[in-house]
Amino acid sequence: MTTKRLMIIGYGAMAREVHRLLPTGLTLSWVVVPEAQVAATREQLGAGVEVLTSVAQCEGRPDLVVECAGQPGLAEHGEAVLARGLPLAIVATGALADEGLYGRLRQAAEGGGGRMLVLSGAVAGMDGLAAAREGGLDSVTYEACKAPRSWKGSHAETLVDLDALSEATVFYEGTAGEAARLFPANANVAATVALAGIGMQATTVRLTADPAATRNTHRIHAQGRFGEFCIELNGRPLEHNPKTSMLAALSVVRACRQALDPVTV
Ligand SMILES: NC(=O)C1=CN([C@@H]2O[C@H](COP(=O)(O)OP(=O)(O)OC[C@H]3O[C@@H](n4cnc5c(N)ncnc54)[C@H](OP(=O)(O)O)[C@@H]3O)[C@@H](O)[C@H]2O)C=CC1
Ligand SMILES: O=C([O-])CC(=O)C(=O)O
Repeated sequence: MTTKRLMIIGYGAMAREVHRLLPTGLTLSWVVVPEAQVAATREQLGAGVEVLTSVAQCEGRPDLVVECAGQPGLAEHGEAVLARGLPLAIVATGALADEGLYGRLRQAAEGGGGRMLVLSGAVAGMDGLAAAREGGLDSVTYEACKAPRSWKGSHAETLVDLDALSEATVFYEGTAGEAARLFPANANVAATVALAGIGMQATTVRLTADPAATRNTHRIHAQGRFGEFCIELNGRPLEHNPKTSMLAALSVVRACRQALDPVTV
């Protein structure tokens, strides 16, 4: 079997987990990181992986590019990947709440022949939701609940005293578009649900911090001509970043496997 070559944009908690679990047949050949991380990442990855700060520096042709760099990383590098005609799997889906960026990425893909794959990330059921949309959806609600430590360093800190909570507290209600923008490391799923369903403005989002929570809980409730569905997913957080669910990293690994396998499930 010929080995295919992967580029990862960003090399944080999720990317490391993806690297650890890469399927046989796909080799990590390039990573794109901020300038300040180049030396440490080179030391960590050794000579087999080229550490770059831009997609333009890559002289080869990756078979797949995955973005694990957060919303600023997708905004910085997405167009270059798509304009080069490469497949780009993304998890920082909340960046697509910015209509201007969304339009530029679409244009780059159309012009260059690339393809952007919006991964299901930390949730499940996006296939069913997107299928349900074809028949017409009346309402979609997304609720996320995480431990206070998972909301640390986010906009939540300006809305609620995370250290003082003694019970589950809803600290934010709004639209998916606003949630994705206000919580760029925590509410990408809101945008994913919106993209699969009824859009950034019509999707209602509720965010909760619960001192008793040990998992990242995601609940999606959708109603439409197809009927109704309710999904609850209790994801284990990544050891090195409690904001991020392990399933999000696993959805990237799945995309890597799909790039190798002639049968897509
Ligand atoms: N769709 C989904 O279900 C989910 C999506 N996510 C998204 O995935 C992202 C990554 O998660 P995780 O790995 O846990 O987060 P981390 O913060 O651990 O890693 C992100 C890494 O990307 C780096 N980075 C930032 N900007 C750029 C850039 N312009 N180019 C290259 N690298 C960059 C960061 O550097 P620095 O630290 O210097 O900023 C950091 O090293 C989250 O920020 C979130 O947006 C996360 C969970 C679920
Ligand atoms: O990983 C999660 O549980 C969800 C998350 O951070 C996001 O939606 O950005």
